[in-house]
Amino acid sequence: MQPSAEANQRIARISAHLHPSNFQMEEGSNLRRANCRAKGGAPGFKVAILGAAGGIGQPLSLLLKMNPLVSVLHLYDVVNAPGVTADVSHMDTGAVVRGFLGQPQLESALTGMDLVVIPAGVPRKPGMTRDDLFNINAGIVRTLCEGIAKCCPNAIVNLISNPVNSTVPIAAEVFKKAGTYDPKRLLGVTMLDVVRANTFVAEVLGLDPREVDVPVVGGHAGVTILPLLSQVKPPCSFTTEETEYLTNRIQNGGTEVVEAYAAAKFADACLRGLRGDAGIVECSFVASQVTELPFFASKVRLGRTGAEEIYQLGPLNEYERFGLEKAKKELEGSIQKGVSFIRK
Ligand SMILES: NC(=O)C1=CN([C@@H]2O[C@H](COP(=O)(O)OP(=O)(O)OC[C@H]3O[C@@H](n4cnc5c(N)ncnc54)[C@H](O)[C@@H]3O)[C@@H](O)[C@H]2O)C=CC1
Ligand SMILES: O=C([O-])CC(=O)C(=O)O
Repeated sequence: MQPSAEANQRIARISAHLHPSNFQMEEGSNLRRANCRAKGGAPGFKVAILGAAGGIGQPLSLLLKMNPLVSVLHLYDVVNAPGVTADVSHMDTGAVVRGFLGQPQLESALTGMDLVVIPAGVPRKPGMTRDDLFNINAGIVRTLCEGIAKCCPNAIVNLISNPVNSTVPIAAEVFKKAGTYDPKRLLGVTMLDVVRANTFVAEVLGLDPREVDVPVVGGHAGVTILPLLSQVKPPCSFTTEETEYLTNRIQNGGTEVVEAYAAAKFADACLRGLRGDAGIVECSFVASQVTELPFFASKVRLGRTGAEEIYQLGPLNEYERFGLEKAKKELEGSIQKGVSFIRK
C-alpha cells in the first residue's frame, strides 16, 4: 500500500529533524523546519541559550526543556551543538528544540526570541578570579549582544558569563550603540548567590532551604557579593562568628562548585514575569539607582517588560554597611572596565 500524502509529509518532517544537515539548513528547508512544531509546544515563550554545549549550558538546556513556559528552545554554541540538541530534543516535554552551530547561524538562533540566556565563554580555573576571564569573555559577550541587538532587540537577556560585574555593562554599551538599550531587559544572573545563601543559612538554622530567603546585593564576585543576613526570612539572628562564616562561604561558593540550577530558576522567574504573573521578586544585577553606581544587584520585580521595579536595600547593620562600602569600591572598577572596553 502507498503511504498517504499526509503520511509522506509526516515522514519528511521527521527526517528534517533527524538529518545532520539540519544544522546547515538554508531558506527552503527552514520552511520545512518551521512547520515542524511539536503539538505540545504552544503556547509558551521562545528561549535561546548561547553557549548551550558547556558545563552550565547543557544542564540548563535540559532544565529549560522541562519548563512548561518554554515552547521553542534554541541551542547555540560554537562547538558540539548538534549532539547536545539531539540529546535534549528526545525529551518528551513540550518545547521544540533546534540547534545552531557557529557564528554563521547566530542570527537564525536569535531571530524571534523572547528570552536569551548567555552562559557562553570560558570558566575559571583554580586560582583565578572572575575578573581574570575578562579578556576572553568580554569579546564573546560583545559579539553575542551585537547579534541580539540586530535580531531580537526586545528580548529579555539573562547574562551569566563572567565577570558579570563587567559583562552586564559591556552588554549595555553594545545595546546603547545599536540604539536598542532598555535597562529593564538586561539582567545579570546573581541568583546563584541567593541559592547558595539560602542553602548555607538553612544549614546553620536547621531549616528547609525552601523556607529561607536571603537577599544578596551588590555584584557577583568576591566582596561585591553582599548577603544581607540581617534581612533573612524567617527573621533570625546570627553570632558574629556565624555572620563571618556565612558571608565568606557565600562570597566564595563559586570556588566550591558551579551549577545551572540557579540559572534555570532565574530564567523561569523571568518567564513568569513575561507571562504577567504578579509578585515575582528576585535578586539581579541591573542598571540601578539604589546606590551611586550605575549597576547594582538588588531585589527586582520581574514583569512583562523585564525588571519593572528595583527595590531599595532596606536597613543594614554595621557589618553590612562596611561590606557595602567594600563592595562598591570593587564594583566601580569592574563596571568602568566593562564600559571602557566598548567605548575605547
Ligand atoms: N553568573 C553565574 O552565576 C555563573 C556564571 N558562570 C560563568 O558562565 C560561563 C560558562 O561557564 P561553563 O559553562 O562552566 O564553561 P564551559 O567552558 O563548560 O562552557 C562554555 C561554553 O561556551 C561556549 N562558547 C565559547 N565561545 C562562544 C561563543 N563565541 N559563542 C557561543 N558559545 C561560546 C563554549 O564552546 C562552551 O560550550 C563562564 O564564564 C562562567 O564563569 C558559571 C556559573 C555560574
Ligand atoms: O565562580 C565561578 O567562576 C562561577 C560562578 O560565577 C559561580 O559559581 O558563582
